[in-house]
This record gives sequence, C-alpha cells and structure tokens, in this order.
Amino acid sequence: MINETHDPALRSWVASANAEGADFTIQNLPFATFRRRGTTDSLRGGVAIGDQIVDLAALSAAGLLQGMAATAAKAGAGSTLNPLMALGAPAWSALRLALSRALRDGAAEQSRLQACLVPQADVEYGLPAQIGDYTDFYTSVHHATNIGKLFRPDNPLLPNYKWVPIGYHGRSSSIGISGQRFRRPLGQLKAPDAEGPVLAPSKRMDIELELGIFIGTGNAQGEPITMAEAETHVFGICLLNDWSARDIQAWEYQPLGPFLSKSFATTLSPWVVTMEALAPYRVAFSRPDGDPQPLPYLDSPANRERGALDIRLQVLLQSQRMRDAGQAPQKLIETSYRHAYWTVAQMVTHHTINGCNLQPGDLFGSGTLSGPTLDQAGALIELTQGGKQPITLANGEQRTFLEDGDTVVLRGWCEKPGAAHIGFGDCVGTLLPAATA
Ligand SMILES: O=C(O)/C=C/C(=O)CC(=O)CC(=O)O
Ligand SMILES: [Ca+2]
Ligand SMILES: [Mg+2]
Repeated sequence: MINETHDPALRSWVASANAEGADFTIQNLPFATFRRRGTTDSLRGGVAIGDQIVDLAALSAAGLLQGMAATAAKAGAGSTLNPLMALGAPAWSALRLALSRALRDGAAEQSRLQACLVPQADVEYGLPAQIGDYTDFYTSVHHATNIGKLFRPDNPLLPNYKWVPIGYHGRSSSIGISGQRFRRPLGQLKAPDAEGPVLAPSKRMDIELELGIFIGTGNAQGEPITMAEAETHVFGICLLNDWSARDIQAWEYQPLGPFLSKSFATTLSPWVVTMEALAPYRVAFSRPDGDPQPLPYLDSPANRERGALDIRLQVLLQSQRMRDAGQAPQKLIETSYRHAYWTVAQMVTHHTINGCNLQPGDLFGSGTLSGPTLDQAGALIELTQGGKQPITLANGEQRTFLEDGDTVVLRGWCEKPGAAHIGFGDCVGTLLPAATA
C-alpha cells in the first residue's frame, strides 16, 4: 500500500539522495550487508541513502529508534539479514517508516544519525542473506518461446507452460555478490554431428537477466502459502545474473533440467529493494486473450489488478579491450519485468502448494526476463539467435557469446509520473579464462 514513505516530494538531508536519477532516494531505502573495504570487520546490515549507508549496527547501538523499528534495526545489525527477514512485514515497514522520517530534510535526528553513515565508496558488500535454498523459475513466456525454438524447434513452448510456473532447484554455494569474477566452466560438450562428447571449456557462455526474490518469513512444512498472503512473505528484490553455459546445457538438460550449465556462478546485486518500496510501480497482470486463466489457487483479484511490477531493466557489456581503453559498458538490452507471465505471488504460492516449506533468506530467480521483441531478449542466445547473428559493439568487436574478460552489468530502476525514481544499483560480474586455457 502507498503511504507517506512513497511521497515523491520527500527530500533527504543526505543531499546525494536528492540528485536527479539517484538510485537510492529517500523513497527507496534498500538493504544490504557490508563492511569497510580492506578490513576484517564482520559484515553488518545497512540501508542505502544517496551515496551513503545507514549502518544498522551503529544505529542500533545509538538507541535512536523505539519499538518495532528498534527491534528490526537490531535484527538487521548482524552479518546476514536472515534475522530481519524472519521478523516479518510489519517490522520491515516500521524500520522503513522510522528511517524515512529520520532522514527527511529538517529531521531532529540528523546529527545523531549522521554519525551512523558510512560512504558507499568505502565499503565492500556481502550476500544479503545466508541463502538456504535457491529456486530458479522460468516466468517469461517470451524467453521460454525464444529459447524453446533453439533447443526444441519442433516443440518450442511446452504444453504445461501456461498452467504451471516452471522452475528448477538451483545451487546456493556459488552465488556471489556484484563484482564476482569466475572462471569459464569446463563441461561435457557434444557437437550435433559428433559421435560423443568431449570435456572442454564452454564455448557458448551466456548471461540471464533476472530478478532475485528474497523470501522473508517462511511457512511450516505442510502449510501452503495462499495468494492472499504470498507477498507478505517476500522481503524484497535484487538483480540476478544466472550465467549459463549453453553448450553444456544443451547436452545435459534432458530429462531433469539444468545442472552444471548454471551451477558454477550466479551473481546478485548487493541491495535488496523491499516490496513496500516497489508498491507504487505495480501494474495490472493480464494474459493474452485466449490463454488459460490460472487455476484458482494461483489467482486472486489483487494479483490481476496489481500483481505485476514495472521494473525497468538493462544489460550492458564491457569487453577487456573497452576496459583497457577506458570505455564505459555498452547497453545491449533493455526490457521490463512487467512482461512476465507469472507474478511474484504466484511463484511463492506455487512453490509451497505441495507443502514445501520456505525459509527466511531463500532466494528465487524470476527466470530470464525477455520482453516481447528480440531487442528485449534477456540472454545472448536469444539476442544473437543461437549465435547466428553476431552483435557488433561500438569499438567494432563482435559478440555471439561471451569472451574471456567480458564484464556484464545489469541495471534496474522504477519510475513513473507522480512517483519517485528508485534504483537497484549495479550487478556486475566478469568472466575469466578457463582453468586449462
Ligand atoms: O527452455 C529450456 O530448456 C531452458 C531454459 C533456460 O535456460 C532458462 C532457465 O534457466 C530458466 C530461466 O531463466 O527462465
Ligand atoms: Ca535462469
Ligand atoms: Mg546460475
């Protein structure tokens, strides 16, 4: 629900939060874990404001907050946000309101809160949570259709797609935070005309533009979460790059789905934007005429009226040559989360309908967020039509799949008339040469 924390007229005494196009405006207030760079300090939770971070450990120690907001700040002061996530939506909301008020122009708390600020330029980030389980969904019908045509030309969109939110269980151990650098994976590759596979570095390294959805409060095993309550279980959303080795994937994925083609690295942006901060950017969720309506357990009036989110998304690439020449990353893709075929609430409800229990800090991937046209494709395999249509970069380099040294940047933000601009910050990852190269 929209409340005083969303008022686009609010301004902060942290001047950088009021700058045109700032990601971390006072209407945003996302959470991360961080430490001062180069120290062995333990990680602690923080809230972004402009180019600063409110250190929740310092805030908690300063005794500036009362009641549920104080309880929430204390729960967010440790090295992971799991305790804060477990507290539930009223606690997250109380902390957001208290911080919104204390960070506003003219707030009486300014001088005491100032002492709890740490410049973002001085920190390194940790994962927001200890991620027990990671499930990657497949919620873009455009992605499913585009990649289906490449992997299964005779049967691109499988008949279950419009009925069931498809997902697979991912791997948490290799999830890293923005800045992650990882080696090109080795795997079994089988050329279509070869008799058998060989073990070699992947030649078809790809990205997947996704959102990461952090579960806050979980559910007891055997007690599904209904659509009506689904979103109260969601703490917030970050950016997620589900790096994918397409050649390993094509050979290994049938019949159980992706395995080693995606488990070597997954990169998250450090800041988790809360569901409350995202409230103004909700949009109606509908399906094309003639498509089946979701089964009743996956349907609700609220989901139809405002189940989708207009989160604008971009993918940028910076090659090693561009980096050496001081050239900024170049935009390859632009799309929005609003095109997804299944919503956040539907993912949560479906995941638990069999009695599966979610836990605080569990992570969902939205699935690759391709929009309806090819320039909105969320993966290179779609953008280059299976590697057949190379992209030419501004410096003349060509790409089908990623080259060693490539850095990929995901960006996301929300804006609309009558609401503030809020952004996610960057999700950056770099592909290094394979171990044997
Ligand atoms: O259609 C397939 O066989 C495979 C699709 C994917 O690689 C996508 C996957 O990881 C889920 C997603 O990101 O949408
Ligand atoms: Ca994926
Ligand atoms: Mg992955």
